[in-house]
Amino acid sequence: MTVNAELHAGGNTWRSLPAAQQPEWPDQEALRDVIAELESYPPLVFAGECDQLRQRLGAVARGEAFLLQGGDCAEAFDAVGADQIRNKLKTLLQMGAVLTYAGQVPVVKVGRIAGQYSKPRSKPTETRDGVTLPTYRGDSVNGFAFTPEARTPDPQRLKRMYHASSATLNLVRAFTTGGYADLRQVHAWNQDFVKSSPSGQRYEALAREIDRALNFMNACGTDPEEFKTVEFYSSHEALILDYESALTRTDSRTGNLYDVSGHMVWIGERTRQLDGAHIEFASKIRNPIGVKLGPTTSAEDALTLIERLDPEREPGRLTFITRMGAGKIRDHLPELVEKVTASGAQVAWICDPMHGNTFEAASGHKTRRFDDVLDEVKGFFEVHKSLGTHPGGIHVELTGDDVTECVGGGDEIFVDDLHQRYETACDPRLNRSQSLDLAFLVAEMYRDQ
Ligand SMILES: O=C[C@H](O)[C@H](O)COP(=O)(O)O
Ligand SMILES: C=C(OP(=O)(O)O)C(=O)O
Repeated sequence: MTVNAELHAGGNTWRSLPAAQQPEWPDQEALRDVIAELESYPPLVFAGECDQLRQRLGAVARGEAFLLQGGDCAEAFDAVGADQIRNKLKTLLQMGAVLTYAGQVPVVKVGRIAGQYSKPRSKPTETRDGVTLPTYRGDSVNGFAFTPEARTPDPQRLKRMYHASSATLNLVRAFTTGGYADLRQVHAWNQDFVKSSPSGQRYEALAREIDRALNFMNACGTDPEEFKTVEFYSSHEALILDYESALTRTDSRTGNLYDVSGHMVWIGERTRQLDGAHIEFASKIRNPIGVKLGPTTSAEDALTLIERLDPEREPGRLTFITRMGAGKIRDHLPELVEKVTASGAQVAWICDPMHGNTFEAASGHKTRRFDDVLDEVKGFFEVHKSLGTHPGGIHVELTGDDVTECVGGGDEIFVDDLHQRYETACDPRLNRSQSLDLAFLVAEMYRDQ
C-alpha cells in the first residue's frame, strides 16, 4: 500500500460536498495535525482481505451464503478489554454455528467491531436541567459524561480510535486463527451459559449434534484443519470522513483506493444523501459497501445508489441493509426489491431489525422489543419469499454481556428490568441470550424458505 498523492486525492473528492453529521471541531489546526499523523499510520486491514470479503458477499448476493453482521451500537474506548471482546466474538461464533448448522447455509461473519466508534445523532445538542451541551457522537469525537470538557469534540480522539481499533482487531485475529474459534470449541463457547439460560441449553443440544457431525466427517477422512480457524471480518459506519479518508490508501497491486480502517464500511440512513459527501467517498473506494435504507427510501433512490456505488453491477460490492421497522417492512420493502431486481443489479439484501424499532420506555430508557425485532425479520423473509429473491442476512446490535437493554426474549427481560444493567452509550443491544434466540429463529426461517 502506498500513499500516492495524485490517486490519494481521489479519496478526498468528498471535501467539496455537503457532509452530514460531522463534528464541529473547535481547533482546525489540531484536526489537520491529527489527519497528517493518521495518514502515516499503517493499514488496519489489507486490500486483499477486503477483496475476499467482497467475494464472500457476492455469494450472499447470489443466494449461496448468509451474512451475519453484528456487534455494539457504539464501541467504547474503556471496553477494549480481552473479556468484552471475547464475549462479543463468542456470541457471534455461537450465532454463526446455529445459523450454519440449523439453517444449513454457509455464514459470512462480520463484526460491527474494531472501528464502530462514531454515531450519527438525531439532535446536535442535549439539554439536562436547563444545561445544553453538544450531543455525544461516539468515543471518536467526544466523551459520554455530561460536562462541557467531555462533550467538546477533540480530534486527538481520532487517534485513540485508530489504536483502539488496532488493539481490538489484533485480539480478534488471534482468537479467530489461534485455536479459540476451532469448531471443536462449540461447547467451550457455551460453558458459562448453559445452565442458566434456555437458549444456552438449546445451544448445547445443537453443539452435541455438531460434535457428532464433526466426528462423522473425521471418520470419513475430512481434513480437521478446515475447522480450526474462522474467517471473520470487521465493519463500521464510515461516518467521520476526515478519519476514513486519512486511512484511505492506494493498493500497490491494482492502483485502486481502499479504506483500510475496516474490511467493510457502511453509509448510514442519515448520511446517504445522493449528492452528499459520504456517497461520494464510498464511490471512490473498493471495499465492499453497505448502505442503510429506511422506510422513506424510494426505488429511484435505491437505483441511483446502485448507479453511484456499483456501476459495474458486481455481486458483493453493494449491500443494502434495510431498517424499516416491523410495522412498515411488508409495505415498503417489496417495491424496492422488485425494482432493483428488475434493473438487473445483484445487491445483497440484509435486514437490520433494530433501528426501525426503537422506542422510549416510561423509565426514559431507549429500548426495543424482541418481538418487534423478530417480526421485522419475519417480514423480511416473507417479502423475499413472495418475490423469489434471497433474504441475504441480518445486521444486529448485540453484546456478549448480560445487559438489560432490549425487552423480551426467551429469558425474558421486562421493562422494569431495564435499569439493572443498561450499559449502552447510544442504542439498546440484544444480550447474549436474546442474540442466540434470534439466531435459532432466523435459522428456522431460512430453512423453511
Ligand atoms: O445508532 C443509530 C443512531 O446513532 C441512533 O439511533 C441515534 O440516536 P438518537 O436518536 O438518540 O440521536
Ligand atoms: C446509525 C445506525 O443505523 P442507521 O443509520 O440505520 O440509523 C447504526 O447502525 O449504528
